[in-house]
Amino acid sequence: MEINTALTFYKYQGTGNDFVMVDNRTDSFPKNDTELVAKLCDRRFGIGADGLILLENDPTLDFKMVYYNADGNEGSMCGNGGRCLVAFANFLGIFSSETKFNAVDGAHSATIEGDIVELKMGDVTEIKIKPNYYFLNTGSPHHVQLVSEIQDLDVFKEGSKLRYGLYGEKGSNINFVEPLDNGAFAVRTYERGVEDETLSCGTGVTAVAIAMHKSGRVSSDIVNIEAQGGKLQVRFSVDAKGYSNVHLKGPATQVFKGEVKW
Ligand SMILES: N[C@@H](CCC[C@H](N)C(=O)O)C(=O)O
Repeated sequence: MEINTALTFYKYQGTGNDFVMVDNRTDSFPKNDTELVAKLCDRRFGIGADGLILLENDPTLDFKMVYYNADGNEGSMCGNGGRCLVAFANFLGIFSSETKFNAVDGAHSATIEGDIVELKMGDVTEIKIKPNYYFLNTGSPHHVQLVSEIQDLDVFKEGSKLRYGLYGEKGSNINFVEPLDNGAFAVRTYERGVEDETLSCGTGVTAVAIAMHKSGRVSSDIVNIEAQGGKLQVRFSVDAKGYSNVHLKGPATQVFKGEVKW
């Protein structure tokens, strides 16, 4: 490993899901260095984050998102990370209010107003309904399970049991959900690739909103979610083919800028 290579980075968070952001339009970041990405995300030996995101040039759209989980491996789509990257691209002056970018699961459009970012997610046409859970892919795979007394749940213990036990090495993200008196849903997520509970998961709350609508627990096409790190809103259109025009909305903010050497 090289010594004294300096990297300028920005730290962003979206409802407590936090990311190291790197402007890699110069293509200088060592993209295959899994160990380095994991170290930068480490909360004791590095900057500390749930993931690292590279903002890159795209041949047709405004920019491209390359997302790594905290374990250093490239992940599937990250909803909160996508929202934070939109805020970062806006900060860099790449667009002013509306944008379209490429990610691992295809093109996403988004808007920003103040610190509120609304991101269009992919359509969902397939939902597995099992006796005590739902499984669907919102850009990343998600298990959705209803629980009671959600704040007392050991999310790490129960989430890791399901992540490995039910889904094997490839795994899935595991979401626990409880309907609240105000019509919203409380959600706690065990994230694959972080291998721990995170304060919020964007593709996870999107999966929860769709699963709760599919199950009839909510009839509105706008669903409010209360994650551990803040509130998010999911809206969609629904017809016989499934869920389309899926949007994830909530705050995404810059926390600090820094330089790290390795
Ligand atoms: N935090 C993310 C989810 C990221 C995807 C995931 N950890 C995986 O690769 O399975 C989000 O906000 O969607």
